[in-house]
Amino acid sequence: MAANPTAPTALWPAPHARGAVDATVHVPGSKSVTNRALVLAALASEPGWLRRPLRSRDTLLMAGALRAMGVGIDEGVGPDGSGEAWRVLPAGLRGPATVDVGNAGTVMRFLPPVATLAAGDIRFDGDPRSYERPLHGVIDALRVLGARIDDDARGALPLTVHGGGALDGGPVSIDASSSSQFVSALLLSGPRFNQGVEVRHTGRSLPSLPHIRMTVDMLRAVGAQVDTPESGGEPNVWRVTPGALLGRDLTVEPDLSNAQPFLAAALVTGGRVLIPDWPSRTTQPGDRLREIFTEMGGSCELTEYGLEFTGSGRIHGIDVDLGDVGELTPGIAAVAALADTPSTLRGVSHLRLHETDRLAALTKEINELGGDVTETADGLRIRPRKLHGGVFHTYEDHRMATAGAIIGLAVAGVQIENVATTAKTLPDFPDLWTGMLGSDGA
Ligand SMILES: O=C(O)C1=C[C@@H](OP(=O)(O)O)[C@@H](O)[C@H](O)C1
Ligand SMILES: C=C(OP(=O)(O)O)C(=O)O
Repeated sequence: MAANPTAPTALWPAPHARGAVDATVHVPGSKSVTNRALVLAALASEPGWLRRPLRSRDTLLMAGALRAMGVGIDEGVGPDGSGEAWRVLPAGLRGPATVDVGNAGTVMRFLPPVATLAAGDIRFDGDPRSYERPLHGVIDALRVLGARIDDDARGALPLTVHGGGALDGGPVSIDASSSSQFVSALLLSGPRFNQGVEVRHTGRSLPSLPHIRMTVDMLRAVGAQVDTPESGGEPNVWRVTPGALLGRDLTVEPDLSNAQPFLAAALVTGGRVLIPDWPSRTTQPGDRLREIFTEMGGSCELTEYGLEFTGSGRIHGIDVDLGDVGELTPGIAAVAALADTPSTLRGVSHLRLHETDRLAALTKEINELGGDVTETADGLRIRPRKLHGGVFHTYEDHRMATAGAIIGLAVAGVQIENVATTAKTLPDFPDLWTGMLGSDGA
């Protein structure tokens, strides 16, 4: 019987590039934008459209959860007749319902605040790893704001939100040093709380600030009033005024963090990759790749067609704080392992609580291919060494799988375990990857 390539134990022979890549890659929509847009459209007072939404495990879980709470999300074409779209029809949120969060940080953190607005019980459960990911910031804050939640006193999943149809809201202090998504979660539902919400971050550091800016921008785009540290407010305090949200017609940008492996392919093979529709202005952290991968040896040009990224044939190490853009770490570590000088990646201790412990996983897997990576208190030190083939384990982490594929371009005989895990945010990854390489392997 033929091996099933989607079985978690299946090994995918990562294509080895035989030359410089030269490709145009259409990257699907942003996970972070799609899941915020779904939540905001569900909370709006009128229907809205979401064009070119990402359809991946994380976003289908979000759509499924909102549907379970009574929201209409229909397949359709956009108002101008072009492109794929979701029509979102807000409705009175209700339970009882069960939400499967999978291992999606956005679903497990953004939806408990939404559930407090539902009339009825909403039960949250997910993959085993979701039980270990931090959620206490959201649970504790919601209780302070008036919610009733049963979580077996663990401060984690599984849990039940006893939705009362409304929430008082008001001021709350949280420590969001383990995830920026705590702040985003409270802000997204904030306009629908009776008193709005004022979130004060009291922890020592706050990761992924661009993702909080994305939340604020998207809230403002649907008519919410948000005061932020950047708009003259207090440091580490965000305030959302209560009010109705507009239904909008939004086109989702390509996922720039998922563009990373393709840009890395240009860097690693000394080739050229064009990513169409790269936005000229965005809050996505992946936009930082223009600067980071340029420092690592490439060059890029942002034109009306998109981002054209060209490798020089040389890859340099980098010393960089990735605290703002933590989700880029696996891909940068993979490129750094192939560089001509050492790298230090800093500011990402919170990655230990992502899809897997990414610092431990990257260290182990790159070292098992002959690499020299050490974990530091807040990141990785990577000294390039000649690598050899072998199995690259992925720990159900989509970004581990794409990191392994990057290494496989330069190192013959790399096999990725469970490449299907990329479906969390990038369902067609193996086809996009082989399509980029073309029939002659580059
Ligand atoms: O809000 C978001 O969409 C995200 C925020 C970040 O989470 P953390 O702040 O937990 O790292 C990021 O890593 C994640 O991939 C997506
Ligand atoms: C950390 C990530 O995802 P999540 O939204 O599940 O936190 C990620 O996509 O890199």
